[in-house]
Amino acid sequence: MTEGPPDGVLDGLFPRERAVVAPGAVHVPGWLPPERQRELVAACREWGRGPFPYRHTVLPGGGVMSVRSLCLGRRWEPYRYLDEVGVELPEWLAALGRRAVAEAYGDDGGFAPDTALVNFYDADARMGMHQDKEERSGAPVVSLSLGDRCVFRFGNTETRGKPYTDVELRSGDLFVFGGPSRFAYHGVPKVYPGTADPALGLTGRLNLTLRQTGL
Ligand SMILES: O=C(O)CCC(=O)C(=O)O
Ligand SMILES: [Fe+2]
Repeated sequence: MTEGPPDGVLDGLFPRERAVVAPGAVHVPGWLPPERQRELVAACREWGRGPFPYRHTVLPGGGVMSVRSLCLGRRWEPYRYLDEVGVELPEWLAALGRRAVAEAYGDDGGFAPDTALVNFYDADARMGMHQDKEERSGAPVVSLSLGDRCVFRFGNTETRGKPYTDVELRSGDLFVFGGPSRFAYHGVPKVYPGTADPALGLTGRLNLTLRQTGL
């Protein structure tokens, strides 16, 4: 780490650059305009009021995830997809996913997501290094972030450990991982509480991942 001014002092002075973090893994900072972010936050709230609220997932070993999640489209539980839809994945969200893939790769490749996982992180929530590997399709994963900033750790396809790259994801950022990076380990080791723009009206961090299950 190089020495620098305290966090936040240089915010907005330098544009954050689009980056290919690994082959097939593309970070597009600030992809969602503020108005679109507010609409997505409102939708995430609405889904949480429905019959399938945000819940801490209980893992098969008995552990409880610190993140609270809900599914749209085909339901997921650790570690499989059920042959069941709780809340429909709205067509506008699938369309946003296609535009996201086109933004990342220049072509949407016929991306047809049939499930989305929405994760809510409070100040203490984390997500350990894991692969998204219950899907039976090589289609990419589209990740959209809202609210607080976080460290998104993007690793390799072999191990949970190094080599990995830490990327700061902020509200409105798009991250797509597919191709040779589709089954890379990734996780969220840290959220920076209170870093969301107050105008967004969200305390904490939301992340949506759109996936094509191939099931
Ligand atoms: O919150 C994030 O940025 C990542 C979420 C994730 O990896 C997942 O839902 O599988
Ligand atoms: Fe994941």
